[in-house]
Amino acid sequence: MQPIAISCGEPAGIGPEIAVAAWTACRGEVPMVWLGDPSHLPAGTEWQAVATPAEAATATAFPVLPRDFGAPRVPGHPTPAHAQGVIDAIADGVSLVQTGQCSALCTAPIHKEALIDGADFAYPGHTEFLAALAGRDSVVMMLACDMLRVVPATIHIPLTEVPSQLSAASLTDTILITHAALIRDFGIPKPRLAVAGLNPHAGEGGKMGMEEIDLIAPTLDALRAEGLDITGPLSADTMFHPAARATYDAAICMYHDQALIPIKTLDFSSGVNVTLGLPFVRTSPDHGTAFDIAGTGTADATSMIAALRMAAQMASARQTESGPPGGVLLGQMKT
Ligand SMILES: NC(=O)C1=CN([C@@H]2O[C@H](COP(=O)(O)OP(=O)(O)OC[C@H]3O[C@@H](n4cnc5c(N)ncnc54)[C@H](O)[C@@H]3O)[C@@H](O)[C@H]2O)C=CC1
Ligand SMILES: NCC(=O)COP(=O)(O)O
Repeated sequence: MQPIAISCGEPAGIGPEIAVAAWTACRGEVPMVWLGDPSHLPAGTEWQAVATPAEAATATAFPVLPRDFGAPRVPGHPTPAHAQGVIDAIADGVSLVQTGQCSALCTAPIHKEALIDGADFAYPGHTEFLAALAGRDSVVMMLACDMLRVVPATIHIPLTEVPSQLSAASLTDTILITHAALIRDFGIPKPRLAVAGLNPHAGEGGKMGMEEIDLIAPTLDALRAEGLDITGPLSADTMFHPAARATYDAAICMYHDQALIPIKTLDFSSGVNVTLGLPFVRTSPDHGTAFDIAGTGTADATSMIAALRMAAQMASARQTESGPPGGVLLGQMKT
């Protein structure tokens, strides 16, 4: 398999540290190559410049496709001077995957504010940027761990904009993309989806909001008529306990925190962020830049390692398309 391209993410965060730790942990198991400024690697890191991703396969130290960001790394203190380099590393990683030189993209966390300040970055996150690079109107953010998969139907927008951004078309797209990915990438032949309401108690019959009656329920009815196995709209506060989780393969939520709070509470250390609906595989750790601990050597690389392993399994499955070797494994959930 071609190596997985790892974009460096925000240099002042824990990205460089968890990438090196993941390489040490996955050496010989998951091939990878890092796109970043080698001067940003933790002191003492043994790294090796490679001219092409293919050279990473025989690297005897952390393989780097080196670039010069023009400013040093100060852990915990992001600088706008790094912004363009961070953005370019993501875009170049996509190019390497699209040209077949890398098998998947795994992104280290970015600090959106620094990218906007330093390079007028026009996207609120990787998910939206990758959709634009791939020319896709609709992509889906999923966070997955052994106990739960969640999908926010709206992503990086203010809470006040959620009701107006939700539509039958966008919700239908989100559900269909998730359904297809559960089959293709997670090896679940008949996915069971649970869909949250937007309002407390899923609107309490219209007494606490009308989105469930006006929008969500009719959209789910139409998809059920097409044969999808969907429950909802459900009260979001009671759909994440163990017995409830056992009834579905993924939970579709109406906004970012409705989806991410349960999964990060259940399993902060090994959740994976995966973008569905792209023409290539992209994963990421579920956490952010962790400025408060950057440079201390205490960052936990478990989520980065899980993201690399998931990317490798998905890429490998897609290359054969003869049934995902990792699909059954990825499809199994623990309650
Ligand atoms: N995929 C991405 O690019 C993501 C980027 N972010 C960005 O990260 C920045 C910081 O976000 P926060 O909300 O503070 O979340 P965060 O995940 O960076 O940190 C929250 C807390 O968890 C700890 N933590 C996070 N990852 C850890 C790890 N691997 N090992 C040990 N402790 C860890 C941190 O030290 C901190 O106390 C923001 O700019 C946000 O936009 C956040 C999530 C994902
Ligand atoms: N909270 C998840 C997050 O912000 C990650 O977003 P993205 O950068 O993967 O789009």
